[in-house]
Amino acid sequence: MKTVEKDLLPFYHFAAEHAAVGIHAIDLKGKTIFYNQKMREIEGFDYEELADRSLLELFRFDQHESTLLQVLQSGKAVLNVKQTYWNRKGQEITTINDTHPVFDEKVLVGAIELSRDVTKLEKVVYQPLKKYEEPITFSSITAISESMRKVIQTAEKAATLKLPVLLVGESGTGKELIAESIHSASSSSGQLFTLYCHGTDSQLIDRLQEDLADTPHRTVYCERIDLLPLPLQSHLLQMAKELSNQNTYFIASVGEDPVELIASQKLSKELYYFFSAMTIQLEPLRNRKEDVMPFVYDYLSRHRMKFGSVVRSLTKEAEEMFLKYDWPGNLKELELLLDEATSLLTTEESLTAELLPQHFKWKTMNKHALNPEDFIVHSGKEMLPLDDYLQEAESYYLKKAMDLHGGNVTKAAAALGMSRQNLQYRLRKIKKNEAQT
Ligand SMILES: Nc1ncnc2c1ncn2[C@@H]1O[C@H](COP(=O)(O)OP(=O)(O)OP(=O)(O)O)[C@@H](O)[C@H]1O
Repeated sequence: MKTVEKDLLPFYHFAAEHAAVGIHAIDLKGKTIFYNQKMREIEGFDYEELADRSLLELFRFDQHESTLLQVLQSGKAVLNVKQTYWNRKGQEITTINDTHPVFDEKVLVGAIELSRDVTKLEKVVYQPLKKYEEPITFSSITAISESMRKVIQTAEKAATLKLPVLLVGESGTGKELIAESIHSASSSSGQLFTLYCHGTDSQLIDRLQEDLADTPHRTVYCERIDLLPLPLQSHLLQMAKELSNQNTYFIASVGEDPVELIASQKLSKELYYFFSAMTIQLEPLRNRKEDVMPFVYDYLSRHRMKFGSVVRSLTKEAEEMFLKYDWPGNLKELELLLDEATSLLTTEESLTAELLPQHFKWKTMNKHALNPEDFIVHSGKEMLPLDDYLQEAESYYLKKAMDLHGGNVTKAAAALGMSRQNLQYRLRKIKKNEAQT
């Protein structure tokens, strides 16, 4: 390498590590060779885990893997692919990805993926089928499970008493829907304003106050106050205190347990006290699977009304997949999946497993497969005995090597630097161990 270029290396490295886009690069064998800070943020890794970065990178195979490998094989770029998914912290993420082959003097040396995080923008643009023209009321909400029925009862009480409400629940559990229903039940004439607290814009609260000025009766729903920087939380509290005596009804939401949020200094205690006159906890969908199928049938009936389709049911196999899956993105993820699956329907009366998107089939098939993060060791996580850990790691790595080489033992063995017989022996051992557990 020329000296000038070599001198620039630390700068290139710094720029890539601190870039505002997520960067993930793999070499010709499909092994991760670069995975920057923004990508870790997008995928929801904590800083304490970064100490194990080399380990993480060794095992880094995720939803970007398939596009990277596809590009590695074709040598052609795949541009502008939009993906919405729920990262390991359960945060909803939407990215737009460009994946390029990388050449060194015309020789392919790997592939690189650049991910732009457009989650905030998506929040503003997203208009699911649920939000069709009519106003949302408690009857729009699927609530078959015991816990959701309790939520509705408490929310109805809050609407009657017009007490400030704090909605607590993971992303996509229906907090906004409940807030809209409380608003509909509490006032027939007022207007609902939503303050999306996803930004750091210091003018956010002042602008809301200006918007409110011309509306005499109003409800303000402050979505995810835990995402607001602390100084803006004090500003919001000040405004809420002033306006709550002037025909303004306040509702707020947080994404996690408020007590933990206060302890980790993400939520101001005073703001919490203001909203917590009534706290309503929404369970994640994985803890109330009774709501899955009623939601699906409600969705299908809306689909028939809106698009004139004839879809009425799910096949047994598709239903089993829906009930088996944990839905980290809750009802929003389910709704997005149904948007995707039903967009392919023409004259089908039944949604079959074949019509479900490939990424979903893959996730339900690999429900018990290990993830890269399962290999990270950190405080608060129970440690495995060394032998068990190494066994898990070996099994994970060998299976990945086989996947990467399309199940070809000879090629996988060559990539792993071992003999074909040795790999076969180890794979047989893994199978036997799995059969015994
Ligand atoms: N119980 C439910 N019945 C019907 N639809 C629901 C229910 N819960 C959620 N949904 C649908 O799921 C989507 C996400 O819900 P919503 O926006 O209310 O979630 P949220 O908890 O506010 O999420 P976030 O914290 O990400 O803002 C909405 O489009 C809504 O239509």
